[in-house]
Order: sequence, then structure tokens, then C-alpha cells
Amino acid sequence: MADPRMPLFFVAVTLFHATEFAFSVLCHSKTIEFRCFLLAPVPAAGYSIAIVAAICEFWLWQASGITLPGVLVGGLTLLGAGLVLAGWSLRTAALFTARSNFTHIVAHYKDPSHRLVQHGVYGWCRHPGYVGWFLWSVSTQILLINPVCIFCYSWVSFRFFAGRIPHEEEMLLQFFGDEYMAYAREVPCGIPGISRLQR
Ligand SMILES: C[S@@+](CC[C@H](N)C(=O)[O-])C[C@H]1O[C@@H](n2cnc3c(N)ncnc32)[C@H](O)[C@@H]1O
Repeated sequence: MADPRMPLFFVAVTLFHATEFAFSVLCHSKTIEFRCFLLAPVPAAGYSIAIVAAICEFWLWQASGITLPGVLVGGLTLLGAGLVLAGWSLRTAALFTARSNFTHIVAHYKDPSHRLVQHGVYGWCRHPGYVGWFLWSVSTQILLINPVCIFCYSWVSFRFFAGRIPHEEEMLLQFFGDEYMAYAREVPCGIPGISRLQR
């Protein structure tokens, strides 16, 4: 049977970006641009490098002639595909729970219509969209069985969110004050070791 991993990887990437665009069309219809695919300028060059690195590592392992037992390849492919689906589902649930409150670029001023979302997946953790993205991105590398990229994707994603989440929470505190503090006391961040707020 032909190896399904690379086609599945492209399906995962296409589905992710198509969903981001569909969300923008449905929930931010006044500001539709190419960047709504989340291909540029966010997350910019680093993201393209990550995709190319994944493809290169996959083909390097193929070319190396090193083979893993079929049952291990099958198991990791299934595990990766399942986790990719879980990450994408969580991200998608976050998008359509927060709707217009979810902007791809962190808001620096409070839109009058901006409400603090605390229900649905936002009751499980404060950053379901980021947790979903994190899980989705690392799982694509489990799917491809790319050990170097599993490590690099985890590290780069963690660094990215370690910069972004504290900044975003500072803004949310300015917008919602005590309401956000109370929410942060009740609901965990979702990615451990990043938030400056409790839980
Ligand atoms: C890319 S979205 C990410 C949302 C959230 N951090 C997540 O991971 O699901 C960033 C925007 O969502 C807004 N946002 C984040 N959490 C929110 C919440 N609980 N309710 C309303 N808006 C929120 C922020 O103001 C920011 O502009």
C-alpha cells in the first residue's frame, strides 16, 4: 500500500487554512483579505520554513533507507492523524465559540462589541485556539514520524505562545479588568508554564 503520510499532511494543512478562511468569511466578513488564510503576514516566514523543514525531514528519512517496523509506522500514523483531528477540532470549536471576539491579530483597543467569552471550550481553558493549534502542529510531525521536527515544532510553538499569551492577557485585563481576573482564577491557561496569571 502507498504511504499515506505525506498526502495526509497536506490534507491537514489545507483543512487548517481553509477553516481559518471560512471562519473569517463567516465572522469577519468586512475585513476579508488573503491574510485570512493565516498564511501571511501571520505567521510569516517562520511558518513557511517549518513546512519546508517537515517535507525535507520526511524525504531525508525515506532516502536514508532506515526502516521502522510496519506496525510502529501504522500506529504512529494513526496516533498522529487522530491528534491532528483533535487539535483542528479544538481550534475550530474555539473560532466558532468566540466568533467575532476571536481576531487573528491580538486586539490593542477594545471594540465596543467585544465580549469576554467564557462558555464552551473557553470554559475548559483560556486559550483553546492556541492549544488546538499547538496540538495540531506538533501532531502533523507525529503523523510524518519526523523526530527532529516533533522537537522543533514543540519548542518553536512554545516560544511563540510564551511571547503571545502574556501580552494578549495584559490586553484582556485592560479590556475586562476584574471580570478577566475572576475568569483566570477559575479556568486554566491551557499551556502550562506560560501565563503570568493564576491557574
Ligand atoms: C488569535 S485570538 C486567540 C484567542 C484565545 N487566546 C484562544 O487561544 O482561543 C486573539 C484575540 O482573541 C481575543 N480573546 C482572547 N481570549 C478571549 C476571550 N476569552 N473572550 C473574548 N476575546 C478573547 C483577544 O482579545 C485577541 O484579540
